[in-house]
Amino acid sequence: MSRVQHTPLVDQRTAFAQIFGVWRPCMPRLAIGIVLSLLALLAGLELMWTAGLRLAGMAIGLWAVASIVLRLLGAGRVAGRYIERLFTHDAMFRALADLRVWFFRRLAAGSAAGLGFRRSGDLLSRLVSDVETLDGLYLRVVVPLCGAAVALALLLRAALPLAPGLAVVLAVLLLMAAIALPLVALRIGRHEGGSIAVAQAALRNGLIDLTAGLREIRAFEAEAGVASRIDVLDESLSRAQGQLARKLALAGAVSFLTGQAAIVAVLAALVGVGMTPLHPAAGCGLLFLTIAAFEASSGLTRAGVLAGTMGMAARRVVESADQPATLDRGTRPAPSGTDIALRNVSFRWSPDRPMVLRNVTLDIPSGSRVAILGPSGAGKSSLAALLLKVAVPEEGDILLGSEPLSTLRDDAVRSRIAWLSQATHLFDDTLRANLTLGRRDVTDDMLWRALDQAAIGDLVRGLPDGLETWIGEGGTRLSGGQGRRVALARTLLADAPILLLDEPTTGLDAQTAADFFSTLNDVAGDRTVIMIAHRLTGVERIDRVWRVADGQVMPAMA
Ligand SMILES: Nc1ncnc2c1ncn2[C@@H]1O[C@H](COP(=O)(O)OP(=O)(O)OP(=O)(O)O)[C@@H](O)[C@H]1O
Repeated sequence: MSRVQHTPLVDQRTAFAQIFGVWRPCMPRLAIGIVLSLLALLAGLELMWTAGLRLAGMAIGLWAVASIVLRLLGAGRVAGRYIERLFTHDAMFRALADLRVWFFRRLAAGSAAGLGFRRSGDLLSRLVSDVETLDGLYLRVVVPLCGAAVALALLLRAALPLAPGLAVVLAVLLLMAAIALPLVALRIGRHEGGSIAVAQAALRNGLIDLTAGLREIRAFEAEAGVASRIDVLDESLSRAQGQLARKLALAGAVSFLTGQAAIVAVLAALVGVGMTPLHPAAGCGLLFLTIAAFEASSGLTRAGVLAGTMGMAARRVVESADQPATLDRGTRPAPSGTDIALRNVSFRWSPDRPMVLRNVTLDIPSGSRVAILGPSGAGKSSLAALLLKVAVPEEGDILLGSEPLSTLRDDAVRSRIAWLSQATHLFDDTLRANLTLGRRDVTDDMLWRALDQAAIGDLVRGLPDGLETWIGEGGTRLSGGQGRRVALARTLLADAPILLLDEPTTGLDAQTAADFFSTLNDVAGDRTVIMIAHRLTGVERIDRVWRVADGQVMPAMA
């Protein structure tokens, strides 16, 4: 349960470019959102300007603006704000949904490629909080920046004819509030932004570890130690959040003071400090307009502080989702043949890790039953990952039905190979849903046959809810061996000509394992069976045995 040490590999600019790339189809909607928010802002600024004119005009007995204009602008501002909020948030939520789908697709495509070392809490953090943080890019940065540009233009249009010197002062202050201060805030908040994302992921990891390992924690009476580690993670997140909150407050105060300075400047001009006093009506209008313009830009300094968090979020999202890009996405459909051939295949999980397989050549003819044996860590499951195309060889070729695996579509490969992984996952759902995962076309007869073949049919028949039994998260309502048999039944149900079974009898007692192998001999029919195991029990019907050791795959005695 160590802390997540994380330095993103992708630079910020690349990350933002990639995220905006994903959002390209949403751009028209996002652009309409900007236009709507500018219209609402325009209505608000005009309202303040005319309200100022009318108020001062009435005070000095000058009928400057008809009240209907005010009413129209007031109603327009309220309606505009409502529509703009609705539209921009809707557009952003759609963009975030697209980003999540993109992230998830890329992740799913490379599920085994490196994900063995990616913590689930960290991934969850990226998928939920990091993606969520990115809404600020549009709602807190892009939209308010466009608004600040419009506010500046209106302020200059109003102030320049009245007092050019004052116009320059107001423009400088507004540029400070909208550009300079946010940039300073960006530098100040960058560190906390990164720390919060990392601390959040670390805490999530810790909590997931805690809940998943509760049984072990209790058994070893490790509650106190684990709780104190969670406290440390919690504290480091709170500390980073506290620092960020202080900086946000400071940024808010500085930005507020900039607005106040602008108001003082207009008031000074109204009473004629160092210049001819402004006309009261126009001066009052300008005062109100200034208040509104600075209010519209006030969030940008806070956004500057949060930009560090957004930058880190963007890098973390892109970095994770980028992993499968190394895999070769093929386009060809599944070939009719199912012979498997490896030709001089060398493989390692990443450039900084040692070679797992070196120059491996082997043939698995269609319909044969092959055992791949070897000690723990020899590379048997890595070989399975290569066959399933969730990892790619560094050198050499893998052929399925004489077609290079790299040219085949991922789903084509999966339609040909049914896989039982070493640590299969059962979902928090019914037995039926777990068995029919990914398949809609199975009848009850087929389900019962598969359950019987996996030697668990009688047990399920004895359950009050039968196939509708809820098996709990990770199959916790089943024993380890029962869960394994359900997973076996799921694999046997797959209508694929190749069965790839990674330690199929893990968790089964000797008799059930022997029963399983004898049924496997019957049910496999003319399917290819590739069985990964540490050793054979003697019950399996195997045509050929390969042994993996020291990166080599050598034929062994059956
Ligand atoms: N997803 C992964 N990412 C990075 N490295 C991995 C991954 N899976 C396995 N490895 C590494 O590859 C090497 C071979 O592991 P592999 O799981 O293929 O061995 P194995 O023969 O199946 O072992 P076992 O019998 O214990 O399951 C090991 O050093 C392991 O740490």
